[in-house]
Amino acid sequence: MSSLAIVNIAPIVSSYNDRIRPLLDTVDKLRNLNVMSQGIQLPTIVVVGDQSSGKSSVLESLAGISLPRGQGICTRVPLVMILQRSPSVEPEIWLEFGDKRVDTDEEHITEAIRTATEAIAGSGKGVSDTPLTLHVKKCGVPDLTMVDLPGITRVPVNGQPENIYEQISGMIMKYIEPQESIILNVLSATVDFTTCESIRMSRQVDKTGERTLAVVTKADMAPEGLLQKVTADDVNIGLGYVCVRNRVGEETYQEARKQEELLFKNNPLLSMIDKDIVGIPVLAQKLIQIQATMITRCLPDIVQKIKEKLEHSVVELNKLPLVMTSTGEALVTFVKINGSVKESLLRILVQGDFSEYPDDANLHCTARLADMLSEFSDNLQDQPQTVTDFLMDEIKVLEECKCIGLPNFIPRSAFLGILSHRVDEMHREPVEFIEEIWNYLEGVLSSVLTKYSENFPQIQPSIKRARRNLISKIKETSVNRVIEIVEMEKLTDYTCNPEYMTVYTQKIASQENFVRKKNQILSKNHRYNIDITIDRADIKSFNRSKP
Ligand SMILES: Nc1nc2c(ncn2[C@@H]2O[C@H](COP(=O)(O)OP(=O)(O)OP(=O)(O)O)[C@@H](O)[C@H]2O)c(=O)[nH]1
Repeated sequence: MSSLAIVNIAPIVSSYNDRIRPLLDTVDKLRNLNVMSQGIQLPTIVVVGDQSSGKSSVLESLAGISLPRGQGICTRVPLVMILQRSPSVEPEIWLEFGDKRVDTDEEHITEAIRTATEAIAGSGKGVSDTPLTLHVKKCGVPDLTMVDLPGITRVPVNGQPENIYEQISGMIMKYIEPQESIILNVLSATVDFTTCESIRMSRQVDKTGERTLAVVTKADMAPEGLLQKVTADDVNIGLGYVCVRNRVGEETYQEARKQEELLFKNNPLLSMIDKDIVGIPVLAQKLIQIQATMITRCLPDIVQKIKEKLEHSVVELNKLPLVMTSTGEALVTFVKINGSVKESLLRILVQGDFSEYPDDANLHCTARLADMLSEFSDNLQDQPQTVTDFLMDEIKVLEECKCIGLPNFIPRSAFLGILSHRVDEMHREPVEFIEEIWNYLEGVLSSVLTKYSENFPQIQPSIKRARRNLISKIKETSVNRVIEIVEMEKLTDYTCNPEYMTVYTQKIASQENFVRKKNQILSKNHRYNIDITIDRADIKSFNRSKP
């Protein structure tokens, strides 16, 4: 009985096929749309194995078609094989790569794959990660989608690049890394499994082996110890083993399946292996079940991810500008941008409403301007850094300004000297501060303008120019005004020093009281002790000067 016949009659398989086919079609459509490049991983059975381990032979056994086989590298590009059960007796087979479709038939399929591989990866022995898709619509094939990858080889052969191992292992990793991939690890019965490079790689991405299924080929070539190998499970294969015998030489598929059946029935060593883990029909059934489970598990997540991507794309699309066909439309759009920018600036610069830019602290303008002002004020109050000896400069000025005058009253020229020296020292600071404020405001204006005009690249250069001109004009006026104020300060003996202002206010407040008391003394012509908060020396000198 052929494998395909078994697939046909097994009720579980047909029911799976009926239910899983529409889902599989959906997944294949998504694969064709290349959603994987958008970061959406699809459940995929990935066939990996060391070179010549029998990967293509397993696939051709499953599909009942010929694939390029042989010693040395045959598979040089990822071959996405989409098997689809069809009621028609006439099989439909075609290849797709890039935007090309090549129809073929069972007889010419090997040649068609070779030609397509050469078109993708060149005629040498190099590899390419551009996939080639093979569709097989045929009566009796299991509904499966699998990816066959080039076999891992450590040593480059003639005509292969030196980094062939890195190229192939990179390609394999890309396919087996996603959690949605099922790793079909093809192992030859003739080798020690622990030395297989494909086992080493699949264990890197699937440590517990929960998504790895092993297919042991060439059971006919090395029956000794195979039972022990698959039962000992030294290499941690979570989904289990299936031992098979593929087509040898020019056998037909029917002959190959018959030989496989006889082999596992009659060979004294192989007949001891559990029937549930031998033969291509068992493998087909297992793969269909695993694929169904995987699709059921992954689909809700895939749908969710696609929805999110779609929503994001719709938002992006809505942001795109409408096509403007007249000057009127362009003008309306421009006025709209202007209005939005104005409102946004009003909110962040005047009203302190930052709801539009919650995460951009630089655009919380009222707060940032307050910070800048208080920092400026602190800097102004700071002692100039040039001062080394406390009050020494002031004493020097006083020495130089000695003249006939009221004792304990600082000569006016000394006061002006000290004051103007201090004003000279800091007169650049307000100017620098106002420049800093305008630089900040220019940055804010630029961010807001860019936000509202980002979809209109054609007007951005003009907006930028207008912004620069406007800011530099206002900045110039503003700086000139500050310079003017500072110059006025330098011309007069006015000061806002808070200490000076406090003492001055106290003295002026007590002046009236002093005058009143003095008048009382003069009118009564006798002495009183007066309690006023002016210097005792002042009163003495007043008494002495009294007629
Ligand atoms: N006797 C026997 N030979 C097999 C079996 N499976 C595969 N072979 C032979 O092993 C050789 C390599 O098989 P392929 O299927 O080309 O191996 P592959 O892993 O696809 O090769 P690359 O993709 O080139 O790495 C071929 O000559 C096959 O005929 C098997 O079960 N029994």
